[in-house]
Amino acid sequence: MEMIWEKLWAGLATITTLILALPFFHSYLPNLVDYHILKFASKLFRFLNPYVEIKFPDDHGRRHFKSSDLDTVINAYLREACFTDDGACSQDFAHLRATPSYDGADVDFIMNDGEEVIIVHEGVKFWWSSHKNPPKGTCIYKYSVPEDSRYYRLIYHRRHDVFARNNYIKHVLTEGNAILDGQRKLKLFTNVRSDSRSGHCAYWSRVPFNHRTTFDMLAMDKEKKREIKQDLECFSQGQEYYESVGKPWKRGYLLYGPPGTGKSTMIAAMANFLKYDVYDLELTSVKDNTTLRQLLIETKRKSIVVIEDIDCTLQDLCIKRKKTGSEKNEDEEKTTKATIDKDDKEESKVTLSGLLNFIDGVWSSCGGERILVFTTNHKEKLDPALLRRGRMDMHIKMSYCRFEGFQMLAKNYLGIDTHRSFSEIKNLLDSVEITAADLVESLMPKSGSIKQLEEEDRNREGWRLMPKSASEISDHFINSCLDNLIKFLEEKRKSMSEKKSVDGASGCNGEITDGFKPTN
Ligand SMILES: Nc1ncnc2c1ncn2[C@@H]1O[C@H](COP(=O)(O)OP(=O)(O)OP(=O)(O)O)[C@@H](O)[C@H]1O
Ligand SMILES: [Mg+2]
Repeated sequence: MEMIWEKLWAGLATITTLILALPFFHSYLPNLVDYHILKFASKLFRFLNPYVEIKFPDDHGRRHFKSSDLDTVINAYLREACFTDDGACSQDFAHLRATPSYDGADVDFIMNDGEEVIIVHEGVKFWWSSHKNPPKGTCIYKYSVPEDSRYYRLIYHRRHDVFARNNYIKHVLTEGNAILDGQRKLKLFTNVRSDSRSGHCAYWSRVPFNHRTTFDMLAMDKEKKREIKQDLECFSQGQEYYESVGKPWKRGYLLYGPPGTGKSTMIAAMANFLKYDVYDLELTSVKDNTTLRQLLIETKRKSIVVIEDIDCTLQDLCIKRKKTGSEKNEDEEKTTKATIDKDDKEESKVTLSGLLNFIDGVWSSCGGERILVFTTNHKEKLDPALLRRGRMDMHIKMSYCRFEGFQMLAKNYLGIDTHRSFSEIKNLLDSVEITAADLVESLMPKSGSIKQLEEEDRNREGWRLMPKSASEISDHFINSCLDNLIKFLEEKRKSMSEKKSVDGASGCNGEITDGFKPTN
């Protein structure tokens, strides 16, 4: 209220002065009226109105440049400043407006159009108000503004101008972003192809990201895991460093290794560790390089952009060479899927140079704080240009599971740290190549294994067909499960020695090479 009166008086004083002075100047000095008087009047108005006004427009109307949701950030800041945790309002609003919460799962309340709040920060008063743009027709905009678009208006006294610009506005953005990060529920985005017939542009469709895998659940060498986590942590804290050296704030990881060794699982662990959204980019559905760029621009900060099975997506990404017989068999499933996809749809015209631009062209720097992950079963097939330093900064080899990996899986799936069968399993794992995916299959309760044990276990108190967690699994089931696993591993060893194709397997998995060192 106080603010409105101050402004009203200032406005009235200006108008009165102008009304009194104008006829005088008009009669005696007509040539000056057009220019100098108006210039003087505007200076006078500024003198009499000592307040500065800044508008923060609503970004939702802009289709393609969504990287800075300024209004969302301000919204979060004002909500925190004006509303308590239980939704009570600390300011005397007559009208509130309901908006979808950041994750879309709830409703947030914010002041309605025309309402005003006063926030005192470090002793300085700031007036915030929310406004709706006038409907089309009453105002001419250079660019079209959607009819329901809004803006926030900030007013403060001119004498605090330097403080407001250098300090307060930064504070609002930092606070708002921190609030949004705290509320963040992860999302999984996938690209929907453009349709030239219906005129739809390519876009990202999103669902909640519910993959619960963490690094603790991931079966791989502990030291390698620690290195990867540290690398991710360094990256996420590196904003100032990246800015200071003039590099875009992004990092590329290549995950490679046989099917079922945990490449996709590792991506989920990375997302949960950093609390980043995942953008799963299906390259075969991207029409051309322009669409690829458009999709990149629409990704937000704090995200992991994933291209799975990169060797099976676009032809010119791979070094052209003859495939060996075994490679042909291994790839059969994935290649068939890619071919079916292609038959179904218009073929993608994305090229290697388009993809390289996507990774480190000028557009790649927009938004910042972005991780790019490629997965492949055959690293050696990829064009070296894709793998070079600065594009794929860290190469992580996922390979067959060793005893250390098995122990992590046993803890996660059976809730045990040790067991009398462990030494036998350790010996077997030293001589067979088995993926974590195979081990997981053997450790999970399945209808067959449950049936075997049903009779004995059914009498146990609190027995359920499917346990709620690993800690509920009975000793009986654990023993039987590990016995079956031993049999499975023995058979595997026998068939491997028959084929005489035991290659030297390396470590549990997770051999890291950081792009500079020679890789195998
Ligand atoms: N290292 C691992 N740690 C824990 N679980 C794993 C690991 N690797 C695989 N799994 C289990 O196996 C399943 C399949 O693994 P995942 O999809 O990550 O393999 P992938 O390497 O991506 O295979 P592909 O090359 O076929 O895409 C996962 O759902 C997970 O349960
Ligand atoms: Mg995978």
